[in-house]
Amino acid sequence: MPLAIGCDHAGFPLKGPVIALLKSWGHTVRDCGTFSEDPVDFPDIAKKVCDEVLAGRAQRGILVCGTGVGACIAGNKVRGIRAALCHDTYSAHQCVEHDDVNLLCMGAWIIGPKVAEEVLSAYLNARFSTSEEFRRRVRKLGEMEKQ
Ligand SMILES: O=C(CO)[C@H](O)[C@H](O)[C@H](O)COP(=O)(O)O
Repeated sequence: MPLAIGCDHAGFPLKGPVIALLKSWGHTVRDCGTFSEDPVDFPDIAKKVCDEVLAGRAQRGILVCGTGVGACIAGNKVRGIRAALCHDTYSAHQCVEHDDVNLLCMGAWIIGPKVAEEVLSAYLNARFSTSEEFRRRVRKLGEMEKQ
């Protein structure tokens, strides 16, 4: 699956191991930065990752900051992006199955590479449900974005 990933300085230590893992699983990965632990503002990186998803160059995005909270807030400001903060596997697959989440956010201060691996596996192997109730709710989310 084509993926886009980004992080701020706080998320940087987790991004490298995650990219290596994603590539080992056969995914193609667009790295939207940042590329060091020099401070950057997470909304700037979030915008780059969201742009990749919205342009169709990535099917899904992954964003890592300190807690994942700022990344998730930023992602959900972007029309067409449905971001979820997930540090557990149940949320990571359920958010795709029910809510068609296209941006997974994680916090490098909260989880390490081994938990991130399980969360990412759950997220990437999940597919949006074909049930009308979930499709209807996601359509309503899109309508809310236009108001
Ligand atoms: O984790 C976060 C809170 O949502 C942010 O995304 C940043 O990673 C965090 O605020 C960075 O803090 P710092 O003191 O600038 O390292």
